Amino acid sequence: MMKFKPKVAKHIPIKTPSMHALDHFDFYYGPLFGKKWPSIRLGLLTPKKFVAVLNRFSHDIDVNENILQDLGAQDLMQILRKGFVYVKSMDKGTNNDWDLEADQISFERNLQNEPDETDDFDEEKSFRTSAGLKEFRRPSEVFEFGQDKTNMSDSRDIEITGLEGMGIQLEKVDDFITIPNALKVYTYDRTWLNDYPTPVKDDNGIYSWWLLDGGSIIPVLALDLKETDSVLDMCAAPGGKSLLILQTGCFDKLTCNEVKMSRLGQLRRALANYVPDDDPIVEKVILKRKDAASLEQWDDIAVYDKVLLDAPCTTDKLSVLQDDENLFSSSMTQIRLDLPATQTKLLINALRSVKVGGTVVYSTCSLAPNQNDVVVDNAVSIAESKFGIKVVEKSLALETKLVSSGLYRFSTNCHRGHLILPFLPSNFGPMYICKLQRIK
Ligand SMILES: C[S@@+](CC[C@H](N)C(=O)[O-])C[C@H]1O[C@@H](n2cnc3c(N)ncnc32)[C@H](O)[C@@H]1O
Repeated sequence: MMKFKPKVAKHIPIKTPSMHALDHFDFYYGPLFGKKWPSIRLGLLTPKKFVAVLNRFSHDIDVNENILQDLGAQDLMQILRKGFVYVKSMDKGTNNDWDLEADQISFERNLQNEPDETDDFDEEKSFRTSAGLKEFRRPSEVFEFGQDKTNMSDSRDIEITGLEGMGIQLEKVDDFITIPNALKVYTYDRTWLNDYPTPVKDDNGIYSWWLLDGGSIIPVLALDLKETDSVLDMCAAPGGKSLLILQTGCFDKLTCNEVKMSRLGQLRRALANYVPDDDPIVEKVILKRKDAASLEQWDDIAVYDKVLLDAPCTTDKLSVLQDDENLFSSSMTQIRLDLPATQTKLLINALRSVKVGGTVVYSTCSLAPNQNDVVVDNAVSIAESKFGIKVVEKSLALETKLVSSGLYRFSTNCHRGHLILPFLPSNFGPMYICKLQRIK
């Protein structure tokens, strides 16, 4: 009788960064979200649901809108507005006085293939993505959006232990989001998984629409933009949220900051693709290149009415779906571990940048409390102890106001801010949003 040697694998299979990410999330998020985790996990592992933002700078906006409507897409702003008119009139005793507003994008998937420009800040990999645009035009020689100020620095200027915010008392004040009339966003119904057509250009070379995660519009809506606002988009590239702010037209000046030269190039290209360079709105935009995490070097102090901090984070969905530039790769472990400290410094600087009475919206696309609530608590605590800044949290009550659309689901675990959870019927997020108002 022949004897066969049993076959035994000689090597333990190598785990990819995305597998490590999933293990990590199972370990930490499993107990955190309990019974909801399997559904959130499935959402993370499944391609996200996109919405299409109509570009109002295209000459063909009406035709473009008809195309989306003919495909069966619904006006998301109208859907959200309905819920909010009701709630707002209940809360405030007024109604229908809607201001303009905005949303966010990430252009990553497309822009990853763009050739890099000189980049002397290479440790900043990672970061949020989403996608949708199929093509990007090279920036034109003559295209210029305001100044491009450069001021790089070593940001290791304060030690963050991560425990600063323990036991912090932060007052919560009721607030609401407003839906800008100028903003046109289309979505398919819950459970519809249809694709959107590739964006088309008008005779000026300006694109018709772009796609973004439905969770990404909320941080910009939370800004409650006014026409007189001086706005800072602190971590602006690849430019999704800046572009949404531009779509609302609801600001006096928009400063877009980004530390990485290559990402700043992506931002320029995004603006060039979506806004004609002879449009007067271009004069109101300033591009800037500064390390916003440097507490020593950051010098935009108390100058803005609104600050949007869409912070670099573990981008949980991408981390489980993509191995390139994955923060769970061993070469990026230190960057990943340093993220909460970096986010805390960014948020402290955001609070320093805003005028008393102004607001900061902090957002990430991570489910991790140590990149969300904990960062807020630590930053608020340090801002007060080191810079004498006092803030209140503006509670947007999104959990009660957005869920009625059937398109959003929220976590009940956050003690601060709001966390949009992915789930299969409407796979937006994750997206964490916390709004703070400076009162001193
Ligand atoms: C999540 S992405 C922002 C996405 C963008 N808001 C959008 O909607 O398209 C974070 C960005 O922050 C930038 N960043 C990271 N650290 C920074 C710093 N210290 N100062 C300024 N920008 C920084 C990253 O290069 C990255 O482009």
